[in-house]
Amino acid sequence: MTKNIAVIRGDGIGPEIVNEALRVLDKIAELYGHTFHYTDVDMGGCAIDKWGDPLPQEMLDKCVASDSVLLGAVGGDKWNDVPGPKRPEKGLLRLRAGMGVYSNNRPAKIWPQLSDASPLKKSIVEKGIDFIIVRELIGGIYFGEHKTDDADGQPVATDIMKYSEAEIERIGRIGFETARKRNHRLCSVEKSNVLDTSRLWKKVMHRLAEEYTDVELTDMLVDNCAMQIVKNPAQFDVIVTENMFGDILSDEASMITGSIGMIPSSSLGATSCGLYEPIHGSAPDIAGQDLANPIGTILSAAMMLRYSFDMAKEADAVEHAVSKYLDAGYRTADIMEDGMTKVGCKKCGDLILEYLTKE
Ligand SMILES: NC(=O)C1=CN([C@@H]2O[C@H](COP(=O)(O)OP(=O)(O)OC[C@H]3O[C@@H](n4cnc5c(N)ncnc54)[C@H](O)[C@@H]3O)[C@@H](O)[C@H]2O)C=CC1
Ligand SMILES: CC(C)CC(=O)C(=O)O
Ligand SMILES: [Mg+2]
Repeated sequence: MTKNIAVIRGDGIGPEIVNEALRVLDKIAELYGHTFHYTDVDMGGCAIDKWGDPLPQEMLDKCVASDSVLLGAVGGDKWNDVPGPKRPEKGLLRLRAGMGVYSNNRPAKIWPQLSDASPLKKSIVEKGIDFIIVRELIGGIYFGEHKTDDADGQPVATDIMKYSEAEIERIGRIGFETARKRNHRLCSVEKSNVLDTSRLWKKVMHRLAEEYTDVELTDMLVDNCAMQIVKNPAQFDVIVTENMFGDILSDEASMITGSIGMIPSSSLGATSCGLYEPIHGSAPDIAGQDLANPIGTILSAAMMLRYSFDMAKEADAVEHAVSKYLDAGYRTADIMEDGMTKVGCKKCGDLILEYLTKE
């Protein structure tokens, strides 16, 4: 098969981790007889520096025209004082909206090899951590009006959180469908004791539950959910939630599996053209030092193979290579433990390539 992949390296550790994921894709192409064409796309701080815009229209066009997009991460201190609409992160938001990828799938699954890397007590980890956060990605407060006015001599800032019934329904359906393919348990997370958007969210989820009678729907307030993820993560199968809550909860959920550097994500909309990115940011504190864990990005490439290219065997091969690498005791700094062998980003990529075989 021939596929065109738009590649966004971005800022900070982005170029380092994307480089390792591309090497893995190249080896998959070689082993399975595929051709992957890569088109470089500038987005984020590097695009601001080069084009004065975090995502010029022609860059977005390249992504929309591709078969899928692989992204590292964007942002960094250098662009912190850039006005809101021109920030690196705004480029990412425009990309997600421009691609129409409303459904962001963020797994929180602990690899058995990393059970001691979790900051949770053994007794909690032993019960299992294997759930998915289905996050609405192109609505809510990240996409509402943002402004800072001058009111009686002092700045007053406003960010609007807005959701239509249709936006909630389409992500709600993904939540139910995802639960249907797993253990039939869906937890809808909101803040309906305070927010109108959450009350509408809850109403829509319960209307959908009448159609998905094989799925058990529960409701949870987001503050309680943040606590329950640490107290008893085994209770969760699929969580469905709005954009900002999903952003925050998925960082928390990643950490109980050992490191945010391990977690991939897929973002899909109405077509098979998806956006694949690790859930973390550009990690400026470790950028350029060969310290980053590239596994979240490598596993994002595996998700691309599985969900956008219908290449399940190839995706399995990548995941098995990661597993063999962990079995052999190699660890980047973020998941380093006594008795393991410490490696950098590039060496991690080298070793995963060595373990990657046709299955
Ligand atoms: N999708 C994206 O492009 C995202 C971009 N950002 C941006 O990234 C920049 C940094 O944000 P932070 O809040 O520091 O979040 P971050 O996720 O970049 O980093 C948080 C912590 O996790 C560590 N970390 C992250 N990824 C890692 C990896 N692969 N291997 C090892 N350690 C890793 C970092 O070193 C840091 O200590 C900001 O400009 C932010 O806006 C943040 C989140 C998502
Ligand atoms: C716009 C992004 C920086 C939001 C984010 O943190 C994420 O999607 O994980
Ligand atoms: Mg985030």
